Amino acid sequence: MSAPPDAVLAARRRFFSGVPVADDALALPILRSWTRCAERGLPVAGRLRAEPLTQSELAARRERHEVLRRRCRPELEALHAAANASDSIAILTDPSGLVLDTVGSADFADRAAKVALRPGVSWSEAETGTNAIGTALVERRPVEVRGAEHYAEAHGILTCAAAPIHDPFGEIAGLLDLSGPASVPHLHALALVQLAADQVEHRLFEGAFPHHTLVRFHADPSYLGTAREGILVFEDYRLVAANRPGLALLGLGWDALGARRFSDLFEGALGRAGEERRVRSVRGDVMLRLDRQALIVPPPARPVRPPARAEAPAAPEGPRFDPQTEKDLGRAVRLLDAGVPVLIQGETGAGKEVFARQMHRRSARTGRAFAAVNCAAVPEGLIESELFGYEEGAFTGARRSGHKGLFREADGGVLFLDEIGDMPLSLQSRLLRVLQEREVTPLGGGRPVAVDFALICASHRDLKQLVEQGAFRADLYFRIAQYTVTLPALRTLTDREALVSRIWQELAPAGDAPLLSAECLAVLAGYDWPGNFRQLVGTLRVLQALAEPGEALTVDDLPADIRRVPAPPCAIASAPALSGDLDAVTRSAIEAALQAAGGNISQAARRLGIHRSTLHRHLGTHGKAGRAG
Ligand SMILES: Nc1ncnc2c1ncn2[C@@H]1O[C@H](COP(=O)(O)OP(=O)(O)OP(=O)(O)O)[C@@H](O)[C@H]1O
Repeated sequence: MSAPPDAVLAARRRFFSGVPVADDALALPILRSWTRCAERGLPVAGRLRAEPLTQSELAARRERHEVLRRRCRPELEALHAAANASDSIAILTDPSGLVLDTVGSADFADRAAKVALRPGVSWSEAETGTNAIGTALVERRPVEVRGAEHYAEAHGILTCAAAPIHDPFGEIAGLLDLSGPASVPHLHALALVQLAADQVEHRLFEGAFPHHTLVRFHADPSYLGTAREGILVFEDYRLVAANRPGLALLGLGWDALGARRFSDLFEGALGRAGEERRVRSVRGDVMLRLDRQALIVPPPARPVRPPARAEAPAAPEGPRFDPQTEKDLGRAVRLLDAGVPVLIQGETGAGKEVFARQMHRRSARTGRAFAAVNCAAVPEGLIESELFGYEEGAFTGARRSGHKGLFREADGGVLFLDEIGDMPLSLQSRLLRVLQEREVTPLGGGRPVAVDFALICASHRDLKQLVEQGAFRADLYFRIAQYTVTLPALRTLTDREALVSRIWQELAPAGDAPLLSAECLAVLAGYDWPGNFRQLVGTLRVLQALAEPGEALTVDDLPADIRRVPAPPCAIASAPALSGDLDAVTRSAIEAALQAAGGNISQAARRLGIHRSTLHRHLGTHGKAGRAG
């Protein structure tokens, strides 16, 4: 609630003369904001505004947030009518508070421009002092700032109400604001922008999670299908995205993403897609509708473990990367946002698709489609129709209604072409044309359709080498490989023990991971994992499923090929260079294995992947003694 104008003026006088202001003299977000501005030393009188962007900078910024702008268009139009009626303007800003678009009363727009409330100017609190846009972004919630509540005197002519727009992962994607003259009462401005932000947030889920399970729910069934319904998105039963009503209805915060599972929130199984039914949630009964079911791991038919782990083991909680890959990811996202195609190279199972999905999630195109095709998995004759789509009855066997094709499905979002090295040469030239012209002509005729997507390609094959061999078009290579990220093989990562332990914990429900003996962990970390993350995660899942309650897993529980690891990393690391004396290498490896096994001959032999008697023989040769075990 805002304080009456006189009370604000009195609070202002006290604040700026250094006298403490009582908490109830002013709305708390305003008082907090004034304090932040004063601490930053912002001037109260005179010019307090950010330098506007140039026209071309503004055009680039608008392009970067084109998806958001498109998603907000209907709400801006609706606010336009409200703004016209109250001599105001409706504003869309980017997540930093930079004004992207304004609509509404031309008369007020002229006056607002005098205080630089116009496209291309930042209204962040740090630059412009207390104002609805900047303060709502700092407070991460809707805020109204009237007249003298603005920090800068010059902004006292304004009354503004702003509501941030949260993306499905809890990040702020932008902000809507209604601003008008302070002299006119704007009774419902805050409610209007809040409603508009709710609508945009609801729309951000449209087509955004084609490979996930989407649950819609509300205690009152009449809210299903509206912006007030709760939406939760699950990946392998783990909650990965949500809208604010969904979290609020269950008493959760954004930190629930990645941490909660379906079974933590609702009783019973998921049910069938399209079905509406009453279920018990952690906050009472709700009507639940499963929109789409896309589980990667089907639940087992009967519990194979005690009830707490009856569901299928989850995929690791949100992918984490080694520091270098994390840096590469940040750079790749910035380039993708700038319209530069990114190529991901790496061995099979190194996490190329996981990396690509994370790029999409962190990019400005989050909330829009992520259309993926594996060029190696789709039969050669079908890739073309998969990508380009076709008109009704284009060829025998074509769906009657036609097929949109992935290029068009990716419109506004990201197109991920996995194993692009396997794309037939004939199609490579058609792909190149689409990338150059940004339009697609469906098979069987039809008019070209403009498409807008960001491109990520991946391959485990060395594309540069394929170009040299003539198996991949050089011009396409240079087009798609403007920035290349090479993901490291698992065996090259340092601190693999920590990595294995982390994934081990993440695969089990909270705090319920079976015990893994130190020796077992060392062998797992020392193995060279030719199948990289995919093989590691698969192996750990199997081990967890087979673990006996209360018993620690030992090396004997490991699959034979992994158990036969020649030597743990410490032994290899401490061994002399291989170019050195072979006897010295052997001696060093044996010493390291014995040390790691606490002198136990059997264990040391197992670490070295040799039989006990062989180790005894070597010990005889190299004159070392160990403890029999
Ligand atoms: N950073 C990571 N942390 C934990 N697990 C990961 C990570 N990256 C990948 N994985 C796991 O490995 C599996 C394989 O990953 P992904 O499909 O992305 O590999 P890829 O390189 O695209 O493989 P391919 O070359 O065979 O297509 C994933 O399902 C996931 O379980």
